[in-house]
Amino acid sequence: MRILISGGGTGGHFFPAMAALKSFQEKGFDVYYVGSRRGIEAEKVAAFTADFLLLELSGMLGHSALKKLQAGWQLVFAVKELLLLMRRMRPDAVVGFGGYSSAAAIIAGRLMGVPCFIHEQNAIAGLTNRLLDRVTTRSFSAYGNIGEHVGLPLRHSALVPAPADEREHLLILGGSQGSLFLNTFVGDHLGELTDLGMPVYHQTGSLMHEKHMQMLHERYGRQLPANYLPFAFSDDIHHIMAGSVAAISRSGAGAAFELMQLRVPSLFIPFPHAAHDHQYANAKYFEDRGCALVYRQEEFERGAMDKVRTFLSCVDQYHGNMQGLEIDTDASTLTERIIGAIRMS
Ligand SMILES: CC(=O)N[C@H]1[C@@H](OP(=O)(O)OP(=O)(O)OC[C@H]2O[C@@H](n3ccc(=O)[nH]c3=O)[C@H](O)[C@@H]2O)O[C@H](CO)[C@@H](O)[C@@H]1O
Repeated sequence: MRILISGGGTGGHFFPAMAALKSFQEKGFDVYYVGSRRGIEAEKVAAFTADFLLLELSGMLGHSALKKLQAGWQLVFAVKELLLLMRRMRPDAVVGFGGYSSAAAIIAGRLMGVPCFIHEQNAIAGLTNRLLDRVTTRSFSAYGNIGEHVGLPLRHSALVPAPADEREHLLILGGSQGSLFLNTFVGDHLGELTDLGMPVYHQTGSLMHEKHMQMLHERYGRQLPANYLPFAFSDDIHHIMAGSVAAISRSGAGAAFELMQLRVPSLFIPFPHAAHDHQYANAKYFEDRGCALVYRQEEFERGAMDKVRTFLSCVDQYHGNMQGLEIDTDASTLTERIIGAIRMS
């Protein structure tokens, strides 16, 4: 059987797509990936598969009318290109994980009469997936808010937590693109953070890293504290997560599920402009289960370091609650349901 997988733009869509791609391959399927030339996939996809196509696609949300028009044209051309591709490869299913490329693949799949599936990663679905949900064979979601509840497919490296005595640092994580808010927080409190008594790993984001380092050197001089370990983006992030006593993080679905799966007590500060405030809902789900703490940005800013210290004094309690946390992060849950649905169609 042949599966066409699409989804990307940010890591939050791309990495679950790669976890599913791997799972289908392990079950003996041929998998072809379609993404955008502008997304994270342009740099990362070759490490996962040689069978891929990157199209000229961009986002519509939050852009000027002209950019929206351009994105609309790109979508029409992408659908045309995908129809030609699908005529050649004759896929048995199309699976979309969100992001610009996903809608084009699902539209082309429907026009070809191929069974189509989507996976929604967030606790509140975006408009595109709510519309696509009406035309897919079946829909799936990480939090159970649309379609069938299957959890979030994670890469193998995110599946096994480290023992408590191998955890030694604090992680500050901005998400695949980094977070200016968290970078500013680190800039304002570098001394207090590095005085907490453990190394501080800080993921700044590839586009912001240089500027962040320049800002720190201007404020604190050339010599930064030796236990401050900033990095732009790491392909080995799960290793860094697994060694964390605790994390202060944005709550993109990927980061939230990975930190919870790796049993890292987390203080989440949702990105306030995420569509329909989905990052808040993503984080709240885990706060309600006693495994995380959530602060809105403006709330966190009032006495931020006191909040961090109080949170760190409770990590054992969060860690204890996490032992009973049940989340599905095995990509097979999703891929087996899709295979079952293809066989029935
Ligand atoms: C700003 C924004 O709207 N972000 C959205 C984007 O996710 P965004 O990509 O921002 O964030 P996520 O936390 O969902 O995913 C980040 C992914 O990048 C990986 N990573 C990160 C840093 C690093 O150094 N190395 C690395 O590999 C993480 O392991 C994770 O798998 O899509 C998600 C899924 O729809 C949404 O929940 C987020 O709200």
